[in-house]
Amino acid sequence: MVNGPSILVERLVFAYPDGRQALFGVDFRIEKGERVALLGPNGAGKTTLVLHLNGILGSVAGGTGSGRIKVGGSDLHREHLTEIRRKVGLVFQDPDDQLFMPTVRDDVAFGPANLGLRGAELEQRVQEALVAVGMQDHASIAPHHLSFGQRRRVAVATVLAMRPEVLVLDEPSSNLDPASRRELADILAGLDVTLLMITHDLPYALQLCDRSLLMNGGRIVADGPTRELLGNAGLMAANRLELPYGFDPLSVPGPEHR
Ligand SMILES: Nc1ncnc2c1ncn2[C@@H]1O[C@H](COP(=O)(O)OP(=O)(O)OP(=O)(O)O)[C@@H](O)[C@H]1O
Repeated sequence: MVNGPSILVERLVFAYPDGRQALFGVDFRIEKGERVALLGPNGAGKTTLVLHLNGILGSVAGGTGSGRIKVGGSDLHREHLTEIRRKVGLVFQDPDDQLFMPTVRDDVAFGPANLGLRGAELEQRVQEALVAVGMQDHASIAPHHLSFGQRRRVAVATVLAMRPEVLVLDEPSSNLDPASRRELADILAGLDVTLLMITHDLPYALQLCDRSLLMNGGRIVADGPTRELLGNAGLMAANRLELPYGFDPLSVPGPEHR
């Protein structure tokens, strides 16, 4: 059982090894089960922030930073990294960064097999994750024979197979055709996880996330109901966010009306 918030970030500061500072003191908390969109213009620091949530930047890419991150009740320290990576599932923007095995089944089995699962238990994990994304009939297919939208769903399944508490997605709707975009939204809406989703697709944020964090210049500049943020013309313009022409955020039912 988890006590306290799913994600707690306090005074997070980070500079890349070349000296470029990307985070200037980020603070927020996300409660268990919340669905939160992470918005902001190019270069705002969104990817840098989410890569911290499962320890990728701190441990692999070097750089210097400070602050505190707690995920599912555990402080993010080197000695907890395995546990944290099990709790926070990161779905990268390009599914081909996540799929490298000969079949869909093998890709989805890879993470749980690394955790030591075998036999029927492993197969159950794989099946459960594939069913969650509607790809159970494609288990024996090579990922490169799937469409881009199907590959993205399999990438989500590879992470779900770890049964993460927090699912972090980097631009999940990018490069999807309208039907694939809608299908993925239905899948994401049905998952029982805490969700943090980087997106430039503002209607997608509105559809899936009650709450949004808006980043700019390595800081959180707004945190509130997605509908309010998107309805604030001054805030939107100041942060280079634009809704599709004619789109009225007040006209779309949000996740609370599903
Ligand atoms: N590997 C790196 N080395 C040095 N600086 C980097 C590196 N990756 C990102 N940055 C810089 O860190 C800042 C934040 O970048 P980041 O990719 O986190 O922004 P973002 O909000 O995810 O942008 P986008 O919407 O374009 O994906 C930018 O100034 C970027 O140039």
